[in-house]
Amino acid sequence: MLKSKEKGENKMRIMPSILGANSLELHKEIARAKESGINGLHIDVMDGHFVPNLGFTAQNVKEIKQNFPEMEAEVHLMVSHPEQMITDFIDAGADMIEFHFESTTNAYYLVQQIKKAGVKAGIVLSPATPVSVVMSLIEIVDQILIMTVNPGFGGQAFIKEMMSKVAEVAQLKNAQNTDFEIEVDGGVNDQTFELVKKAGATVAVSGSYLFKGNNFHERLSRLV
Ligand SMILES: O=C(CO)[C@H](O)[C@H](O)COP(=O)(O)O
Ligand SMILES: [Fe+2]
Repeated sequence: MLKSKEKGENKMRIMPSILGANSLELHKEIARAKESGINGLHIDVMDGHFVPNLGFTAQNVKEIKQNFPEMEAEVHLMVSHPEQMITDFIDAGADMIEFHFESTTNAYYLVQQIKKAGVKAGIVLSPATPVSVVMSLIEIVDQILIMTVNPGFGGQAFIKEMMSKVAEVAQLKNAQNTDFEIEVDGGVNDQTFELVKKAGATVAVSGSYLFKGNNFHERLSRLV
């Protein structure tokens, strides 16, 4: 993709992770985010194998899109063999599907398959994975997600050492004259957000920080 954005302005997009929301009141929680001007949700999918936890399902994504069609649904697949699952999430109405580089043997093909369906594709790097693995993908991905926690659970501490990876991706993006979003996920709050922004991220996922307080709007406004 050719670079379209003008340089300079670094207004970041916030994607609330509904893993941090009260699951018994998901509709209310999403409405709370929407009232604060949020237009996209981060939806974590886990299989108990790639990570030792379970998350949301394609049925959940479908129901979220039925109730909030204007909300962009960003699906973060933390599963082994993501290629076996993408059709379910495409059919459910996902707008973006991101999968872990570590979870598949053919990341390039998988990005192609997602994009062929008219859905945006993102590649995710766990903390131990170096940025160099995305070199062959940067021309075709819509987003690169640098995990700032070990995948699997919300509410973990931000790994600040990941900021050098974010900066490396931002440098690559400039040098290659390509356009993709640079996202971080895990431990983003009012203490860590500035680091993320300074490193060059364009999108930040935030779960427990935004949802665990009783004033979503006030917490959001401390970020952007
Ligand atoms: O992918 C994830 C965990 O693997 C979540 O999206 C992430 O942890 C967000 O939650 P929090 O902001 O509470 O860290
Ligand atoms: Fe996530």
